[in-house]
Formats: sequence, structure tokens, C-alpha cells
Amino acid sequence: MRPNGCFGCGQDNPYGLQIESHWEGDEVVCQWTPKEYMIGPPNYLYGGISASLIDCHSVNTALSYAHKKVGNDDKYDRSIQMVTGSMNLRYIKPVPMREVELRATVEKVEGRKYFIKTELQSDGITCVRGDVVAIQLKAAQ
Ligand SMILES: CCCCC/C=C\C/C=C\C/C=C\C/C=C\CCCC(=O)SCCNC(=O)CCNC(=O)[C@H](O)C(C)(C)COP(=O)(O)OP(=O)(O)OC[C@H]1O[C@@H](n2cnc3c(N)ncnc32)[C@H](O)[C@@H]1OP(=O)(O)O
Repeated sequence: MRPNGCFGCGQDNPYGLQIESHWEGDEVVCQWTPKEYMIGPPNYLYGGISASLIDCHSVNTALSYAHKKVGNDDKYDRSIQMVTGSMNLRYIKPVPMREVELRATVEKVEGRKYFIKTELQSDGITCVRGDVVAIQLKAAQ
């Protein structure tokens, strides 16, 4: 989708994280590598960056799922809009400053609420687990 200035996934935001998420079976997956200045504790990723990664990846999972539900797999429909309603994170292990993988699944959908479970992994080990509720905005009247 262009233009896209989203801090998480916007290719048009040079200061953003520029994540790219794609479907792999029933999961939405993304590989991403931190910049040196995104450090928090010595040698480890800043927790707010992990939160941003999980936030954007999860909301995009919901957004893409909502598109699929109406039989639209590849064309972005600007009338379908999604925001983060709530996000609960469990920081299980510190995240090393190297490539991470995000893996998200749609747990359930209730009306406009999409319940997404996302894991942030390093070398196949889950470091952060997120439960995100993405909410589809009411269609403009
Ligand atoms: C796989 C490839 C991916 C492809 C993607 C492709 C392209 C990408 C393109 C574009 C990308 C664009 C954007 C990037 C995506 C993400 C960006 C990152 C995410 C964000 O950065 S986003 C900003 C932060 N976010 C907000 O700024 C939200 C502020 N807030 C509000 O705008 C309202 O507050 C709202 C809308 C949330 C609700 O308002 P509302 O009036 O629509 O809804 P209402 O109150 O009627 O509630 C309806 C039902 O939701 C329940 N509910 C309400 N609030 C809840 C909550 N907080 N948590 C859990 N449940 C909640 C109620 O309990 C009720 O549930 P029930 O129906 O069961 O009673």
C-alpha cells in the first residue's frame, strides 16, 4: 500500500521500522533486523521496539485477514481500517540485537474485534508474546 507513512510498516517513513509481513499458511510472518541505536539493556533490543513490532505486525494481520474474509487477497481497500484497541505483552527473554521473526495468528473474530496472538522469536526461541485486540473502525456513514 503506498503512500504508507506508518511508523511500523510504512515504506514511505524513513524513520520507521519498515517491517514487511506476509502470509505463510495460517500465520503471518516477518523477519526484521534491528538498527544499533534501537538498543535498550546492553546487547539487547529496547522493549518498546518489540512492542511496536508486535503492534504493527498484529494489526496488519487483522487488516489482511479482514480483506481475505471479503474475498480480497491482494488489493488494499482503504475503507477497511484497523486500530490497536489493546495489547498485552509478556517479555519472556531479552531479545538479542540480531534478526528477529514475528509470527502471528488470528485467534478469533467477534464483530469488529480481531484477537491476534503474536510471538517475537530470536533463533526460534520465543522472547516476547503478545495478545492484541485490533478493532475495525465503523465504516464511514
Ligand atoms: C499480511 C500482510 C499485511 C498487509 C497489510 C497491508 C497494508 C498495510 C496498509 C496500511 C497500514 C496502515 C496502518 C498500519 C497498521 C497498524 C498501525 C499500528 C496500530 C496503531 O498504531 S493504531 C493507533 C492506536 N490506537 C488508537 O488510537 C485507537 C483509539 N481508540 C479508538 O479509536 C476507539 O476507542 C476504538 C475504535 C478502538 C473503539 O471505538 P468504537 O466506537 O469503534 O467502538 P465501540 O466503543 O463501539 O466498541 C466496539 C467493540 O470493541 C470493544 N472495545 C472498544 N475499545 C476497546 C479496547 N480498547 N480494547 C478492547 N476492546 C475494545 C468494545 O467493548 C466493543 O465490543 P462489543 O461489541 O463486544 O461490545
